Amino acid sequence: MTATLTQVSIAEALTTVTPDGLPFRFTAYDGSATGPEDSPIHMHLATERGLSYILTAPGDLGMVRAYVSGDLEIEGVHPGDPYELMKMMLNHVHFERPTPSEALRIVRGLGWNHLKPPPPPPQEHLPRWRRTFEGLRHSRTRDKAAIHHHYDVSNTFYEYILGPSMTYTCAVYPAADASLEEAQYEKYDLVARKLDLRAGQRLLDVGCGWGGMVRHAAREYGVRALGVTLSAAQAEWAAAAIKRDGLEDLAEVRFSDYRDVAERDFDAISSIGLTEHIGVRNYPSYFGFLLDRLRPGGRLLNHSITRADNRYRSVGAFIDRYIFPDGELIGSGRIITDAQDAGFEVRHEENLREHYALTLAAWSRNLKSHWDEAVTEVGYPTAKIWGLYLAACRVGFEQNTTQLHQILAVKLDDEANAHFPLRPTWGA
Ligand SMILES: C[S@@+](CC[C@H](N)C(=O)[O-])C[C@H]1O[C@@H](n2cnc3c(N)ncnc32)[C@H](O)[C@@H]1O
Repeated sequence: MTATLTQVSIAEALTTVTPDGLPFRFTAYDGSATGPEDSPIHMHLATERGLSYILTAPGDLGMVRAYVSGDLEIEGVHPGDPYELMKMMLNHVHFERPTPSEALRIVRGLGWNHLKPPPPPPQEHLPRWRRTFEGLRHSRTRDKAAIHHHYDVSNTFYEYILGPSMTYTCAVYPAADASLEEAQYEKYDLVARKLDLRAGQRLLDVGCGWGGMVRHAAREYGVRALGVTLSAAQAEWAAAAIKRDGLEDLAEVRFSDYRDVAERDFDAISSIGLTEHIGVRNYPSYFGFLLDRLRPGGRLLNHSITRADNRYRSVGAFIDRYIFPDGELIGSGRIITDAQDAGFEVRHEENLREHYALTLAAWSRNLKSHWDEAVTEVGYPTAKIWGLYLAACRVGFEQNTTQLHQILAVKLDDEANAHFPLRPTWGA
């Protein structure tokens, strides 16, 4: 027997993924403990199954599985807003799965004979959602099922988190202490001003969610607006909201894939939070399609989450398996390049990264304040997943892992005229 096979405690084994030591208290079912005793945050690994999740799943997925299944218990942070813990975790825990030989060393050290991955919790979408060629290709059927998974959860649950605007994208804060509603209004209005919307024009909003942009354009600008979403629940909610607001003559939300929009000659197109869903390899056909739907001189505003660099990576195992199946992110450089290569003239872009951190903080506050109703609506494990997801995304924007870019582009007319002012005046 070598020294590596000496019996170790779980707390000792944990040092593999936390070489700098833990900034919070950790205890395990074998009685071992590590981290500061006086920490307000306490994580307890209650079962052997939880440890198996952590040792066998890639990246952050093992911890998430253990947390969702209840094998990893957390005290000292609210499950609806575990931001403080996520910040510590992302700064101190190395989310790489131990190599097979390291895992074997740990397992033997723990005195186990074998290491078998336990079945994932039922909230996870494996193996159905295993990344396959079809997932990368983003076929219509596959995309519809992925969107159904994420968006048809429950409109009521989304209402708790998103608030009355039912807007599920980055808001634009006129001031850091503005309300979420004010900031979502400002976001829609900024998009409208960048697109230079005017009464009587026609707007296409691809990936329209619950119809926020469509209703804003119709109500505030007298624009005839068509929105398309792949979520039936969203389309239903949006239709009721349009009726309630008396906007039926101007606004329409259709349950449809954007690729099935047959109308042409739109004056403007907004795409707010769709690019993340369509797959990087589909950007050329996506921008080609949008260019084809605009009239000469028409504008496109593309608003999307991006990475800080342009190297392709998936959204990460946790988000892919529990939140956005098949989501893909890349840098703004790649988005601009593909828009240009499709024939758009890109006129302006801005990074609203800090605004998304503020937006996510507001959503987390909303989830926390509606916690009991949210748990009743979707169940404790799903509510916990959402708490984790919102807090982790907030840290991602704060630390510049992710950004939010608005890109404004024009379809030139035959004389290469962009119909664009010498200096735009939509406000900072
Ligand atoms: C993050 S949400 C944003 C919704 C809305 N724009 C907002 O700001 O609240 C993404 C939207 O894209 C839609 N979507 C994703 N893929 C789509 C597709 N292929 N065709 C049409 N809509 C799609 C989803 O149904 C959802 O409405």
